[in-house]
Amino acid sequence: MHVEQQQQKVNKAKKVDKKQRRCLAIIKSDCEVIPSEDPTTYLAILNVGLSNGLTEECLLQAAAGTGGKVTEVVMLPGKSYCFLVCDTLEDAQAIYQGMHNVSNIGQQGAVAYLSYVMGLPALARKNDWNRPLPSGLLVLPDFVSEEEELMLLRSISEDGRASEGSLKHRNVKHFGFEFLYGVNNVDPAKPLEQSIPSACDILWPRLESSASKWDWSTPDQLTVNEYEPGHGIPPHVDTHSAFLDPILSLSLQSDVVMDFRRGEELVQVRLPRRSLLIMSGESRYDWTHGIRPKHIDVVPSASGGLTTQARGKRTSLTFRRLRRGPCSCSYPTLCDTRQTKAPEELSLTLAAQAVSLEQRNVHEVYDKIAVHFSETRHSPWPQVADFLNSFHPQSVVLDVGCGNGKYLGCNPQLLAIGCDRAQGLLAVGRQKGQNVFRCDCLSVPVRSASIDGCISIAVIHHLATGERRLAALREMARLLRPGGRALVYVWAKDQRKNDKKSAYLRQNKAVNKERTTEQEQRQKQQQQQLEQQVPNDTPLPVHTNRTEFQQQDVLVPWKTKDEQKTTFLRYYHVFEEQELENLVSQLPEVRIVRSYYDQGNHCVIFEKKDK
Ligand SMILES: O=C(O)CCC(=O)C(=O)O
Ligand SMILES: [Fe+2]
Repeated sequence: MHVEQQQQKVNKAKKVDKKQRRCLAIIKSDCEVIPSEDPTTYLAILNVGLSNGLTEECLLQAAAGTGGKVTEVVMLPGKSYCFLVCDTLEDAQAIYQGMHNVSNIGQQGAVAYLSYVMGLPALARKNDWNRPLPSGLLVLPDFVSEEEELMLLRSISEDGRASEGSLKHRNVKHFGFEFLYGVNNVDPAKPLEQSIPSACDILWPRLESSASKWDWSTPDQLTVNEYEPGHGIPPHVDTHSAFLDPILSLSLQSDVVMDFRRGEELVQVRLPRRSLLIMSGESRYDWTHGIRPKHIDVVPSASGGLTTQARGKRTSLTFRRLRRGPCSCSYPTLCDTRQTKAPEELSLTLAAQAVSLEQRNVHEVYDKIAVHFSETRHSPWPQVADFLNSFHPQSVVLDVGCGNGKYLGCNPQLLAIGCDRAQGLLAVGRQKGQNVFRCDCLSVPVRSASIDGCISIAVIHHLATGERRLAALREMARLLRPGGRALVYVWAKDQRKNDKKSAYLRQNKAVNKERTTEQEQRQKQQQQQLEQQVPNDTPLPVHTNRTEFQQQDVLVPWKTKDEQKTTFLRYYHVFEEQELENLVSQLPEVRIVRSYYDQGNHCVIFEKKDK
């Protein structure tokens, strides 16, 4: 018995060592930090950090419990580890002994592992929060009291005009005039019955003093946005010609971080609950503003470092005054009136952004996950197989975006060739002796009108603009001989049809009875952790796998099966009903033969017309 217990203890210690080593490996791959066997005054706290919702307060509390004193806390955005600095070795040792494999300060009681390190990593010194605010931007804290907050919320809940359609699942209401999101403008000739509630009148006298700088007049338009945690608003500028300067936004119910961007510049601004944001001048005209769709914000901590802050439901009241004429600002870049950029130039910028998004969140991901991904892609979909079987023997059929080539052997009577961008996936097909080559689906090195058939299964939903998706279809049409047919599959936003869930949704274990709230909690945390990994310049939401899509442009997680269990984020544009048909019908050289819905995909078969 005694020996058994001893053995158990040894096994446990080995396990802890292994976990510690694995965490250290993650840190080392991120930054130059050297672990030390001997005590130092620098401690790495492994397994918990900003990415899993650790707050500075919680960390300091745990450290204080050990009797060791902390002089500096260093947390890094998006990381699952952090650092403590102590004055003396004794302090560091007390914290090590008291916290290593003891403290469960992570979310859901994740245990912290500690390691002495030789110093702080260089990137710990970078603090993005020291940047100056865009010129003309003002945040007035405590602009309304808690009682006034309640009173304002009540006054707006009663009336107002709800925005038509789903606005990225954020609730939006208008008073005075409706802001039409389709055209990004208001119709001054169509005032709403409901003007701004009189409860808001308490705000204006308070502005008088600070407002003397502007040619200020009382707002006549109010937009109310309701955000649940995880919701956001894409970067945008409030249409210059629609509204005067300044624009006001009152934050109620929850703090949030708003991103201001101009070109490559990014300034994050904290909007505390009950504060008023004033955007004027440069900040109103020359910077975009937006809120990233996340559950947790990383914000400056009391000690000057960083900490996390969970979002609650937030309601914002954006007050504006209609301009009723062209804009005369001196900031042409984002000005709809004095747009100096030619439309082609604008679409070039968009295309360049699309290319880098696809590079990072499609190509690089597929190259990394190729082997595992390929293992999950073996059985051909029956309707795709039927399409391939509908060709005469010896027909030449090209699979554009063939992946591991699972369709190439489907009908052995065909001359089937495949192409893809991902080297790793092509290698799998090549090993099976398939005819595959590497190329981009927008530029396929095959003679025009030379092939009988074409398939593109789950490919063009990875292209990041409508123009690029259309270009991919046009390229397929070019390859087809007159009378040749193509089949295209794209992922549908709607994952159920006639009340039937797609296979993708059916794999959701949440509907299984045995799923515990603990598991749900874990899933939620993983989601929040992933949100922290999304780079600053990609304001896209992270989709929760096996659930309905909330919006069309999303990052979909892919978890590898190896020991590290890395999660990659793949970019998808999921298609609305008829969207694929609408694209295809823009190609005069083809006609749609059939369109259908198959297991969560929108599908179209088109045929090249005879000349
Ligand atoms: O939620 C906010 O504070 C900003 C809303 C906003 O930018 C808008 O509606 O144009
Ligand atoms: Fe706005």
